[in-house]
Amino acid sequence: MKISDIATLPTKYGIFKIQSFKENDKEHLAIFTEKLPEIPYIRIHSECLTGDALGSLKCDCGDQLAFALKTINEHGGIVLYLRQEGRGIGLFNKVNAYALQDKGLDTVEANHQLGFEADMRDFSIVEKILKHFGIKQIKLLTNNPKKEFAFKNIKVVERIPVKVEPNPYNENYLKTKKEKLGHKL
Ligand SMILES: Nc1nc2c(ncn2[C@@H]2O[C@H](COP(=O)(O)OP(=O)(O)OP(=O)(O)O)[C@@H](O)[C@H]2O)c(=O)[nH]1
Ligand SMILES: [Zn+2]
Repeated sequence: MKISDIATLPTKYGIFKIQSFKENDKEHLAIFTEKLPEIPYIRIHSECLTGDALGSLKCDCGDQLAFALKTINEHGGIVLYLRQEGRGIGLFNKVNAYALQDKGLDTVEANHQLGFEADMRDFSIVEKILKHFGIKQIKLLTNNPKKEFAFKNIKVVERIPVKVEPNPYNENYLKTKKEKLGHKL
């Protein structure tokens, strides 16, 4: 893993520090507060270009990212922005999955139709980055209970739900997340 220098990133949510972690040609990002509490708030956010940057209403990613940056600015912690677009299938395949969803498949069925598992993400980089920060215990911002138990050397002492308002375009997506992927919504 290659580690960049630390830079300052002023945002509309607050002034953060950023640092990049590069592994297997993937350039991940840690966005963190100057002061890190003993047990920091951590958001492990998987890239969603459509939701994070384009304001897509098909998912809840953009609002979740905003909620995380706001909360972490207040309480102290880190947003880990992981470059695993489309739950690990990549942007090109996610667009094909969206095209299948236009035809009535849900988010899980669309992945399967394309020959992928529902969730192809790899969170192993998280332990390496948190180790670099000397962090062993975290308060995790997530609705996904599986993430609480995904780490060997990190203790999740609290799960903080990431609350976002649903809209008519992501209603079915959120329903599928709850029913098929186990999210607490
Ligand atoms: N393949 C695919 N990926 C999607 C779709 N919608 C969103 N994503 C990706 O899903 C990832 C976000 O995962 P989520 O299921 O929202 O959340 P999570 O990380 O499991 O759980 P939270 O911590 O509660 O957000 C991002 O990488 C998005 O690009 C979709 O319809 N198909
Ligand atoms: Zn999204």
